Amino acid sequence: MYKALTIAGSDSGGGAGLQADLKTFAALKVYGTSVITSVTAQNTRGVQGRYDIPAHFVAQQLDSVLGDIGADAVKTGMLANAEIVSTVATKLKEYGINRLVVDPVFVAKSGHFLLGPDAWEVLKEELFPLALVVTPNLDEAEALTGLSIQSEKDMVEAAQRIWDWGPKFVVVKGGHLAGEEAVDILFDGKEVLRFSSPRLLISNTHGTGCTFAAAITALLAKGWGVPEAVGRAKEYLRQAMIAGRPVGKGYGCLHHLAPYYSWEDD
Ligand SMILES: Nc1ncnc2c1ncn2[C@@H]1O[C@H](COP(=O)(O)OP(=O)(O)OP(=O)(O)O)[C@@H](O)[C@H]1O
Ligand SMILES: Cc1ncc(COP(=O)(O)O)c(N)n1
Repeated sequence: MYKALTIAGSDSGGGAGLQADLKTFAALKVYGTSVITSVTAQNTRGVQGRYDIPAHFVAQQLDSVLGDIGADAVKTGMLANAEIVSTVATKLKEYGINRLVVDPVFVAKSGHFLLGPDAWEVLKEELFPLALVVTPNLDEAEALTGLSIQSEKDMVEAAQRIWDWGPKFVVVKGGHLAGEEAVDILFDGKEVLRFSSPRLLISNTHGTGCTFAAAITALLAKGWGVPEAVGRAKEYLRQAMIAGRPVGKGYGCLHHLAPYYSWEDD
């Protein structure tokens, strides 16, 4: 059985964070494990509070999972603070993890900081060089590079700059760019690939970023190459968005049990 590990924050509302990741792993038939970095009191309207897990206990969880079960691929999401980023990087290096997807989660859709700016440098310097794929959205790509991103051309430039910090592939997600298509840019140091799907006019979008990166991770765990994993993850997400539900009073949630993904059978 293929195995994937998520290192992320808990979203009590169940739409984003490690809950989204584990639902995605299960839907794609990958055995999921989790290391919790922070517990958020969160719902579809926003983040009401958080309790960060001490870095030494994040390390202990990593030892428990990687020392016994192992992982064919690993994803990081909300890492909460610089000390946790550094601890995670040290442990992933120690266990020789090479299929690593880093989703640089900085701010929740509601505007709440999930990783303070003081930790961004540590993320770039210690975690990006270990990553197979980094998946910033437009805001994160702007914060990382200092560029203002208004077009696909700007997305390509941001991807090239982020690639210089060491990941093998960069996906800049264009979900927040206006237009009839939702376009993502993949850069591997040489080639630029463009992934596009029709923009869905729906508001059940809580956790799209987490789900996209988790689907890439699950597909990498199953042995797909990065461009194939990105294309298939985008299709998985599109179907989960279409099947989404108006849970709660804010941004509704994706639905991971749609009957459409039978093409992903083992
Ligand atoms: N309205 C939409 N219709 C179709 N696909 C979308 C839409 N919005 C985003 N996507 C796709 O969803 C994925 C996540 O993109 P997005 O840029 O929204 O990431 P994010 O900002 O990290 O997620 P979140 O919005 O959950 O914070 C990308 O593949 C993007 O193209
Ligand atoms: C614990 C946790 N991790 C990640 C996100 C980002 O998800 P979104 O950008 O959809 O709010 C979140 N809201 N909560």
